[in-house]
Parts: sequence; structure tokens; C-alpha cells
Amino acid sequence: MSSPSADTTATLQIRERKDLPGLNIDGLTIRFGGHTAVNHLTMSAPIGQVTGLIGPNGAGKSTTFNACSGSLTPAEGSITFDGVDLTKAPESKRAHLGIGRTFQRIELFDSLTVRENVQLGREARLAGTSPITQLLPRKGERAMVAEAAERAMEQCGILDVAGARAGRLSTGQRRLVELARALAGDFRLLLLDEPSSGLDHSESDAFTALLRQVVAENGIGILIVEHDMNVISGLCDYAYVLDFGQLIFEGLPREVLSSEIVRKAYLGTEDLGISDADETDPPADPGNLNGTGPHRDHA
Ligand SMILES: Nc1ncnc2c1ncn2[C@@H]1O[C@H](COP(=O)(O)OP(=O)(O)OP(=O)(O)O)[C@@H](O)[C@H]1O
Repeated sequence: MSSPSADTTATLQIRERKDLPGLNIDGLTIRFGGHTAVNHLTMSAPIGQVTGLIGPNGAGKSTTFNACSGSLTPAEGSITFDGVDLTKAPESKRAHLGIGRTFQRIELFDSLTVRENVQLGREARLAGTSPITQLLPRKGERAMVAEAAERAMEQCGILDVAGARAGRLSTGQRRLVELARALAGDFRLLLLDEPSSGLDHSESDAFTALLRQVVAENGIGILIVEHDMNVISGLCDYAYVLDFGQLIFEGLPREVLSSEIVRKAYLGTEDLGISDADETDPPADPGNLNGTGPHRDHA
């Protein structure tokens, strides 16, 4: 990366990442009226790896996610998935090609059971092919939906609450249901927007381990927005850092954690959790970057 502290290892990774199958963002610019929320962002999220997207409040992370999932159209730049141009493609096409997402706020149907919520993930993927299949699923498709949901619930360890109403579950369980729903969709790349938000330390650790297992077993890629640096350092193969819509750093998690540029970006928003005593090494307990930090005003 253009960062002065990126080493040769990282530079090699950058070149290799762009050639791998998966998501490639090139020169992405998104404006809201006169405000540039994301400015000429270039990054990759390959299949088989976990890629982190971090940055202070208002940095442009969710906006980038929204452009990837198709709810925002960029002013400039391109988004491709396995070489297919998705820059202006509808959400349904992206889902059909294998891109799924979760949201910052858990979006479950509280009055439905866990099983029904998880089945919706598979149905959403089918609807990517044709909306009519969601209304009139064929017999074989119903069986496929049911099977995918059972597999996903088993992988996330929530089969024991499959019949419970989602509204009755704890935040930790609801996060697992949300993940299971995304996995049931059998997507090749998952965009996870702060999936550990609201979890306590041990729940967050267990969730991180589960995500690593999912990537290894299912062979998928994950692009994750996350404030918890324990999750970033324990999970990500590579991370990008945004600030005021600009890519200010990219590299391995340890490089991100020890970067002076990243530290400066977070100054004034929240304690980084990076020890002043040794600025070159990642912190023993990196902590939470800015999950509760104040929203900064843009120039
Ligand atoms: N719909 C919108 N209309 C106008 N401005 C917006 C809109 N959505 C986001 N913005 C602005 O774009 C910038 C980037 O916002 P975004 O939500 O992408 O940041 P973020 O990094 O996801 O922040 P957070 O960590 O707080 O979720 C902010 O200045 C925000 O106020």
C-alpha cells in the first residue's frame, strides 16, 4: 500500500489479492449531494480469506458495503465479482452470483421461529434467480431450503433453539441466527456488518472461532466491518482502513495495529487500546476501536 509502514510481505499480498477470485473494488467514489462519503477506494476481498474494513465513525464503511450489496450506485469506479461487473447490477443479481450480507442492526423476524428465519436466507438466494420461486417454491426447492437451513443451524450450534421464536433469544443467539441465515444462502462471499456488536468478550471470541471455521469448512470469503480489534486481529487475513472516505492504510492485522497512521486516525475518537509503551507491537488486548465513539464531523 501507499503507506510508508507497509513492508514487502504486505506489498506482495496486495498484488496477489487482486488476482484471486472474489470481490474487486476499483476507484469507488460515492457522494451524497456535495459530500464525498467514499473517495476513490480500491480494495479486494478474495474467496477463502477474511478481509477487514475498519475506520472511525463516519469513515465510509457502511457506504462501501451498501455499494457492494447494490443498495447504492457509485458516482465513479467499478465493483466486480469473479470478473463480472456488478457496479450497477441489482441486489438480486449480486445475491444470485453469490454475495450475501448481514446488517449492523440485527434484522430478524421476531415472530417467526429460528428455523423459519434461517430458511429465508436460502429463499432469498433462490429469489435472486426468480422472485416467483419465493412465492411458489417447487417441491425439490422446498426440500433444498429445509436441508440448507438445518445444515447452517447445525454449523452455528443453534439446532436446539430451532423451534423458538427469534424474538425470545439473547443477542448472542440472535447473532448466530443471523449468521446461519446468511450461511443457508450458500453465498460465496459474505459481507458482515459488525457481526459481533452487542456480544460480550467470550461470546465475541466464540463467534470469531466460528467464522474462522466457516471460512475453512465452506471455502467462502468474508468481508467484515468490525470495531472490535480482538476480532480483527484474531480473524482477518488482511485489513483496509478508511478515514473520511479515504483509504489510509492496508496490510496484515499486525501492521494495522502498529500503524502510526491508523493510530492518528483514531485519536480524538476513542482509546485505541494500543499501548503507548510499545508502539511497534500489536497490543496484548487490542480492545474496541470506536464502537461507542462519538460521530465526527466531516469537513
Ligand atoms: N444516506 C446518506 N445521506 C447523506 N449522507 C450519508 C448517508 N449515509 C452516510 N452518509 C454520510 O457518509 C459518511 C460515511 O458514512 P458511513 O455510514 O458509511 O460511515 P461508517 O464508517 O459506516 O460509520 P459508522 O462506523 O458510524 O457506522 C458519513 O459522513 C455519513 O454521515
